[in-house]
Amino acid sequence: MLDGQVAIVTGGGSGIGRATALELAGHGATVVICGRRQEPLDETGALEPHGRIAGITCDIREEDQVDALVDEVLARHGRINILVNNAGGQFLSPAEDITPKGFRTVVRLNLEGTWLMTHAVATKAFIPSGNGGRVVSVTLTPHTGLAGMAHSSAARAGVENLMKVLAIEWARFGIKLSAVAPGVVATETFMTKYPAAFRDHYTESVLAGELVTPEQVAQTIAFVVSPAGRAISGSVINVDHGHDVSQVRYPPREIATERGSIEQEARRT
Ligand SMILES: CCCCC/C=C/C(=O)SCCNC(=O)CCNC(=O)[C@H](O)C(C)(C)COP(=O)(O)OP(=O)(O)OC[C@H]1O[C@@H](n2cnc3c(N)ncnc32)[C@H](O)[C@@H]1OP(=O)(O)O
Ligand SMILES: NC(=O)C1=CN([C@@H]2O[C@H](COP(=O)(O)OP(=O)(O)OC[C@H]3O[C@@H](n4cnc5c(N)ncnc54)[C@H](OP(=O)(O)O)[C@@H]3O)[C@@H](O)[C@H]2O)C=CC1
Repeated sequence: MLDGQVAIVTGGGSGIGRATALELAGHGATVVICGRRQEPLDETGALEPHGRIAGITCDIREEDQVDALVDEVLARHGRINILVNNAGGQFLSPAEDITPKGFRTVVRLNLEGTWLMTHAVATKAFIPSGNGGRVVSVTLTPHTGLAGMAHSSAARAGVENLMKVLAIEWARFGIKLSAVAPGVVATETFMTKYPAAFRDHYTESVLAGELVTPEQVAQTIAFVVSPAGRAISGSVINVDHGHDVSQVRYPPREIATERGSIEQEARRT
């Protein structure tokens, strides 16, 4: 499906980024992954049997490192067809405790880093090639606002709108941009680094009774960048078992009947 395509996946050393790199490589793409540390990148590369994944260290917040990464990929492969902006993250905190530096840190990583990568790949590769390209940025649901993550919710809303406006401006270059918004994903970071009470609450109470897997997010991204996804641009695609419409199981325990449903209203004559 992706034979001959060259992709960059940021944050490819772990979690969703690793699953995405493996998925794209499994469909024939040559994939360059980046992150701040070399070791996890090498671990991802070692999981791919055909040598299609290579890691280059890059901090997406640093303009010079982003430029150097894109230049290196072009020097090695001569083209870039796909960019997956996956690197990101935040710390859980009540909004009133987020310091200006903390807010800036999260916005800089998730929004500015995504902008730097997208702008560099578009101006150095997609536009000069005349062939356009595909960009998918990983954001998050619920879009109604995620309590405890004011900084990240704001940054991801910015990323989703950025994808939309660039989908308009860069349609003339054949560049398609979208966001894929996962719900709660059972990655190692989420399962081991987030506070146990937060993790357990979501694991037990999500609408579908199960968390999203990194592979499910990766398969959706692969579909969007595949020939079958050619008409997708300016979209936000949730991969969240319905987390965007409800963050709790239905029906709530307090009003559930013995059949696990809600009471039917008596007919009035
Ligand atoms: C219901 C839906 C759930 C959705 C759940 C989503 C889960 C995920 O997204 S999991 C996968 C993402 N991965 C991560 O979130 C990685 C873990 N997070 C981090 O590495 C950091 O939080 C980071 C994203 C902010 C990056 O850190 P870094 O750039 O290395 O920055 P510093 O650690 O130096 O911190 C700078 C600055 O930020 C403030 N700060 C950082 N951590 C905290 C904290 N735990 N509590 C409060 N404030 C924090 C703080 O201002 C730091 O400055 P200093 O105080 O001077 O250190
Ligand atoms: N897990 C979840 O429930 C959800 C996750 N998401 C989002 O999906 C994305 C991936 O999440 P997940 O796989 O769980 O998280 P991980 O923590 O496993 O992955 C984050 C990756 O990003 C890399 N990274 C972090 N900062 C930078 C940076 N400045 N420059 C380059 N790379 C960086 C990290 O590598 P290194 O440390 O080596 O730089 C790491 O490989 C994130 O944006 C996350 O917020 C969205 C919804 C839910």
